[in-house]
Amino acid sequence: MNITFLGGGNMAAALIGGLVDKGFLGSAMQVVDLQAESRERLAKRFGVRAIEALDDAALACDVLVLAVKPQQMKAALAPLAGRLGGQLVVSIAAGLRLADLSRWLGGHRRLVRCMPNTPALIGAGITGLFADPAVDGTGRDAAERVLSAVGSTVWIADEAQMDAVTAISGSGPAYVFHFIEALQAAGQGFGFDEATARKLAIDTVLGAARLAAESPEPASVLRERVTSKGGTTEAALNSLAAAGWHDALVAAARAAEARGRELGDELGRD
Ligand SMILES: NC(=O)C1=CN([C@@H]2O[C@H](COP(=O)(O)OP(=O)(O)OC[C@H]3O[C@@H](n4cnc5c(N)ncnc54)[C@H](O)[C@@H]3O)[C@@H](O)[C@H]2O)C=CC1
Ligand SMILES: O=C(O)[C@@H]1CCC=N1
Repeated sequence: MNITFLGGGNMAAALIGGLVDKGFLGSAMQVVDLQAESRERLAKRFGVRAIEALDDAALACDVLVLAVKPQQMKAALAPLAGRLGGQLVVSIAAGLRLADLSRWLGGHRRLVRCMPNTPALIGAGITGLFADPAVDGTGRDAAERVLSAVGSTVWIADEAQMDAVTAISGSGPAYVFHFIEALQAAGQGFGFDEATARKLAIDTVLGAARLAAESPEPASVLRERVTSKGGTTEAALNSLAAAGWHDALVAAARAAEARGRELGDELGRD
């Protein structure tokens, strides 16, 4: 499979890195990016062909991944309008709807909208996908092959829910990194050196996530099992409850979802 990435930033690098790890050939990938620094980094690290503007060779791909910022998309697609044939176009942009992408591409309908996340870099991503009804089984399989190479996948029945996927798993790694930062800071506050505090925080998150994934029981039951009556965890969870932690996280996800819809509304009007 020959894949071209339009945009070679953070998320494209995570996807390319994950694909190369899984045996996809860097030499069968092209990256188009306006910035020389991004091009050089990706070419050196993964052996991809990195170019400043889309050429015929890059256009003659099986899958074209749209990986520029939502605000950059319309301008990035302008040189492509009317030049696409059978390529499957996979957008990873937050908020942008298939109807608007299709219009900017001059009516192309072989389009899949998806939302990956940065753990794709180590093959541990999760991607939600939604296909335009015009995409056949072969097109859906192609999108699935690319994204399942870098983690798990879930097909979403209703495009409107893609903003909710963005809010939970697309942005989600940032919430978890923030949690790790806070737990590590608490550890350093107790006097542990940075490396020890980092290890205590990260291995706790890794272990708890694995236990939650492998256990048939819900997270709430696993949480209760840590929480001895009158013990240390109870003291910590009471402190989190007093700070409104659960509600703050739900509100954060809602803010992300609302921002996705807002981006779609604002940018799609154009
Ligand atoms: N960073 C993340 O965790 C995730 C990001 N996304 C989506 O991925 C997309 C890219 O995000 P990032 O990689 O974080 O952004 P980024 O800013 O790191 O990368 C965007 C790249 O596109 C390039 N670019 C801009 N205009 C261009 C054009 N006309 N032609 C070619 N290249 C152009 C820029 O030079 C830059 O290197 C966004 O639409 C975002 O919503 C989706 C899932 C997760
Ligand atoms: O922050 C953003 O808009 C992108 C989409 C999901 C993760 N990063």
